[in-house]
Amino acid sequence: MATDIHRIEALNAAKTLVVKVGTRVLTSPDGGLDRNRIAILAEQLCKVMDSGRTVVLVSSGAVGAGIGKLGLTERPRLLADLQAVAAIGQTDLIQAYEHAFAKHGRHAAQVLLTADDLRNRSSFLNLRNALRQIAAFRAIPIINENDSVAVEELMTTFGDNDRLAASVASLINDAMLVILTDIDGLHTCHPSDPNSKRMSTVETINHEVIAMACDTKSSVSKGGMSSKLVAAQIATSHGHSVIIGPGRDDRVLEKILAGESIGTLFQPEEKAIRGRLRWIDSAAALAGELHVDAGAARAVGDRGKSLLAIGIRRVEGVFDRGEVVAIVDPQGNEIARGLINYTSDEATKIIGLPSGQIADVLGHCPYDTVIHCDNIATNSGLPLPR
Ligand SMILES: Nc1ncnc2c1ncn2[C@@H]1O[C@H](COP(=O)(O)OP(=O)(O)O)[C@@H](O)[C@H]1O
Ligand SMILES: N[C@@H](CCC(=O)OP(=O)(O)O)C(=O)O
Repeated sequence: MATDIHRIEALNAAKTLVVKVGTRVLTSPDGGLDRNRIAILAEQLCKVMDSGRTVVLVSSGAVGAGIGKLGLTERPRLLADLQAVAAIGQTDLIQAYEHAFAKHGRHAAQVLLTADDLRNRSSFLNLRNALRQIAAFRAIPIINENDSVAVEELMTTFGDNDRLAASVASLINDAMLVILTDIDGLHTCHPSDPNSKRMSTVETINHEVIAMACDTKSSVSKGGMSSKLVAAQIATSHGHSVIIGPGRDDRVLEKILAGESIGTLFQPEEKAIRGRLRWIDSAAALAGELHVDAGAARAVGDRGKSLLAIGIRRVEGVFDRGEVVAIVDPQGNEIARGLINYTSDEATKIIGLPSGQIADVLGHCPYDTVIHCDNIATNSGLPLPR
């Protein structure tokens, strides 16, 4: 058994495993839930908990289970149909988990979330408390999108469970994100290409790595490899290690715990975003945009400085003080997000002004900075698709 020092280090740092499992793992090719797979997965997750770690499971499969239960031949296209199918399938999904965990003396705890629940800072924190308490009761939170209300998630490419799992990981310090799918990891090109090879470790998610994902539309799952890379990008920028691994390997989590070279390990970024900035970076609702000049973009993006009014060229959106806005460079790239000290009206009036002149225009100057550097999450890697 070949073990890998990076993996051992990553595991030693991980007190919680956030495990995401995709539709392709949980459903059988002829449609419907693969209950045997769920039983094996539950046993594996219990082994992780027996190792002293906390587990949070993000499970897809509601739509897949509903398709099987209703005997449909493909994923419905109409939104209301999808919502109904997800609601019908989710009951089977959670029953299957409850049944499987009960054999190990544990309970499944159903947590259905929308992106809005994570955008709102107080519900984000409530969720963290609920997850802690579920663990204290020795139960396993099983998170899925609340598909019957989360219109956006069912419709869009990136509002999917891979990304949801990364946002959930950002609630937790010392977490590792494990994304289980139907393939043994990230390949250098589409796995059907005979020249493709599994990547064992990815140090940095750059353009070359992003280009390895070649997704085709699927009738059951939604994210594809691209969305797994986006999730990995979010989680590694928040200081978490990520493994994309084979969900149909019966011992996958045991092998990961043993530090075996299974799947693809993505190493955490050295200059990771921590604490509240993680929420600002990937979960918070975006209220507007500040377009800045090249000097301000360099100061904020490269040197970690505060944003001053003098570097702002244009304000977009209507926002209040304390909301989250994007900082956009002259090429139109979002370079950072931050909590703004001024309303959109005030920010528009002070565009291009030195801080010393703000009081002349607004009648007062509550802050020298438009966004203080402590409240800025810079996009250290590639711009994320939002
Ligand atoms: N470079 C790549 N390496 C591995 N898999 C890839 C790559 N590009 C595309 N894929 C596809 O991504 C799929 C896994 O994503 P997805 O269908 O969303 O699964 P899940 O239901 O587990 O979320 C694989 O089955 C594979 O066909
Ligand atoms: N909420 C949906 C999940 C859709 C989704 O993200 O699927 P996948 O790409 O298989 O992880 C469901 O339960 O079917």
